[in-house]
Amino acid sequence: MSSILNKAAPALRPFKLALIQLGNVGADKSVNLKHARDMVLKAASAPTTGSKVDLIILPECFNSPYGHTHFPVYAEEIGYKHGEEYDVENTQSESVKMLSEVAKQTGTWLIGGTIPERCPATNNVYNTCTVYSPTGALVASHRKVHLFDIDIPGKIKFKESETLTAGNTHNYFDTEFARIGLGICYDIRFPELAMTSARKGCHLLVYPAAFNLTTGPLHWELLQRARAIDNQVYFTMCSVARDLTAGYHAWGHSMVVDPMGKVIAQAEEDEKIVYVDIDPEVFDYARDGIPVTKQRRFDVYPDVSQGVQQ
Ligand SMILES: NC(=O)CC(=O)C(=O)O
Repeated sequence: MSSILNKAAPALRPFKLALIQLGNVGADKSVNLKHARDMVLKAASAPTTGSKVDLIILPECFNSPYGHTHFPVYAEEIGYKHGEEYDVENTQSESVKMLSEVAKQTGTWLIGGTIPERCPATNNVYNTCTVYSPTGALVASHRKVHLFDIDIPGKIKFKESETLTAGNTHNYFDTEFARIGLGICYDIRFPELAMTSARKGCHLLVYPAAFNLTTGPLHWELLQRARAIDNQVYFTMCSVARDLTAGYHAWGHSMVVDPMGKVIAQAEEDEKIVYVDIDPEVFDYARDGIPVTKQRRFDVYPDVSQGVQQ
């Protein structure tokens, strides 16, 4: 596979995406993988409206429980380097193998949520999103850049950096219908990452995610609508379903927001597949009507997307 970096973005075309708000993510990785695979097959075979699904999205941490003690235990070696040929048939990673096979079987693009990834050279563990083409090729990955380290007294304390290392690259990939930028959950709180994706021509930003019952009600929708409006792009976060028996209580509410900031689809808290048709006319309508993309003042403030590491 040749590198997509510095290529012109493809034109945005109409396409259908499916978000899988996956439920029953428990301690048994093989059960989690089987369930995720079954749901990808279901998402591909049962769209609620007419056309075929083009892109399927899984949530953050779909093969393991979410928590810093779990990441090293569930971590797998992937070894993919952005833009380089990757031998998916001989991968060590059972999750990558499953995701590649099911993308090929369904003939859809697949954003494989996130899995804990171990780098064999350093032993570092990352929270990593991998992306597959309809032929099953692993074409892109993103390591969570901003680790979720928060402490809201009496509410929630979480420290990914206890066991995870932060990624240090910005990532996007091209399909035949759109350029798609990647981020993971807490990355949404740092507008520069989304802004960089938009400046590099992305039409849709996809962040597998898992907010919680403290931050979710206040910030989940607001942040997605903000990033969508800031950048006049489609924005989506795909979460696991809520499980009050788990150590981490996810907010759920997997959502898609259009470039005008309108929520066009949303799950509640239970397991669900959400189908959405992406309409290029809304993208153009936002950018033509409110032409901020042509009115920036880089003589007054810098363009943060310049010189970004990919
Ligand atoms: N889980 C996260 O990475 C982020 C989150 O829950 C929040 O920002 O809130």
